[in-house]
Amino acid sequence: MTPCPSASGPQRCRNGGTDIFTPLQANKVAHHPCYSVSGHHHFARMHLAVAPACNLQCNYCNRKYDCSNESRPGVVSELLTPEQAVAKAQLVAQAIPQLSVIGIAGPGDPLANIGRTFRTLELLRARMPDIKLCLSTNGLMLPDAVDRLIEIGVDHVTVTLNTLDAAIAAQIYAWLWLDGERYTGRAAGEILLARQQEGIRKLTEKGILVKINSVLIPGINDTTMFRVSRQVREWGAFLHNIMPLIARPEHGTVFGLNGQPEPDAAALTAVRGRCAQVMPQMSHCQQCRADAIGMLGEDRSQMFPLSALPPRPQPYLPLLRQRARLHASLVSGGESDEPQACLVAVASSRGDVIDCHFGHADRFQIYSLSAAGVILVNERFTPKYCRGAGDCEPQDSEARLDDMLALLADVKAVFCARIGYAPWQKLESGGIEPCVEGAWQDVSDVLSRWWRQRRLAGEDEKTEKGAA
Ligand SMILES: C[S@@+](CC[C@H](N)C(=O)[O-])C[C@H]1O[C@@H](n2cnc3c(N)ncnc32)[C@H](O)[C@@H]1O
Ligand code: SF4
Ligand code: SF4
Repeated sequence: MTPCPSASGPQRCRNGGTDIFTPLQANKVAHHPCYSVSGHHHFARMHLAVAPACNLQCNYCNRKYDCSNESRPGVVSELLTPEQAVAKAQLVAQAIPQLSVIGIAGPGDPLANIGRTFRTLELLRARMPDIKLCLSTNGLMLPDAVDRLIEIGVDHVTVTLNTLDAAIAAQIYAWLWLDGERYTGRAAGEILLARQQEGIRKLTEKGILVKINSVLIPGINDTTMFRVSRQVREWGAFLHNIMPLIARPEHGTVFGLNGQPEPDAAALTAVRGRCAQVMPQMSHCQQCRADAIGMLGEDRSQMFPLSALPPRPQPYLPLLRQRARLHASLVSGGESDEPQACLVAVASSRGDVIDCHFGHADRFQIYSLSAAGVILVNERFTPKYCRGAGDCEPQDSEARLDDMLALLADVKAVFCARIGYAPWQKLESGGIEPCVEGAWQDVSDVLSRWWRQRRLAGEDEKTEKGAA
């Protein structure tokens, strides 16, 4: 288990000690530009603007399009269809190989546009199997969406939660829509808070990383933010991002037009400092546009207009392999010149123990083995090779096996708990070693052992060649 590498503040205290992540969760945090200090120096993010509608009206939000010079949440230049979004993501992955995370953050609410959002996530998962997926929502529809998000393999969810109090909520939200009914005032607040709580708890119980966004609104929710921080930690969120309210008259929001003050830097720092006593705080959020692209602190969204999309996307697998090498060098502090350095794949459900049958694995963890050590690079998703006894059409499974082999073509070995005869042979004939000796053992112990043997074998080979 690994200590929390998040931005600032104390480690969360669970299990009577420092906060802990599974290796997989730690990797997801470390490689997310928004979640870790090291991540935001190395990795880039992209927001796909596929979700125009919203089911809630916040008094600080006005979703205005066609405003390329403005960088604030909810602003986008071009709305995308799911198909355009995925084509754009592939183009960006080619131009910015540090891209590690793709998220949907509006310009409205992703879960108020459920069809467009899930179609986009499903296409991304199928066509870009190594990308981490995330989503930012007001939480109103979250309880209904959790199972589907998990099934697709969404890694991180951000929920905006500004208060725990329905009376305060009534000052922040004008209305919400749920099941064809419009609610206002305290009734709206009560519905929203109950559904946010249910959604957050469902996600954290299933091991999904949840970040909480809160907009700091002086005179409305500033004195109660500590309670929010403490409560969301209890619900299992791992990071709190308290963002300053943006409220200018020219944005046309209720708060902007009513002269609601924005917090100054000192007030924001003071609230974050207090909340950091109970919950890790994010302090480098850029309050990005809903179509932001690039490393944090830069926005290259204007370089990728729809008009720049190629008629057909480039094949992604060569790009995936190139990105794996780059990401391995980023996480291990430079490219290795050792001849034995390599990538391997592991089938593990939680990332700590080798416990998956090759045929049942729907994702593989990719590790880099080099003098820098055994380092988790990322995950690659795949349709399962074996879908149960009723689905063993030889032709179909043969095609799935070929796809898996293509996905794993750049690894030297695959570690799993068990593997059938056909995939074993296929892997071997593709130059990939199937390894089941480490079944039910600790991933890093097994990989370290295998890596030592590989190095020794390499040295023996060198000596033999020298002698000859
Ligand atoms: C545009 S929203 C999209 C996602 C989703 N609809 C939500 O509200 O979480 C992204 C984030 O920007 C925040 N935001 C929107 N307008 C803002 C403003 N005027 N000042 C500060 N934060 C704002 C939202 O609260 C949310 O945390
Ligand atoms: S929920 Fe999000 S998109 Fe909807 S009004 Fe609020 S900030 Fe804007
Ligand atoms: S808005 Fe904040 S959390 Fe979202 S991508 Fe930008 S920096 Fe990251």
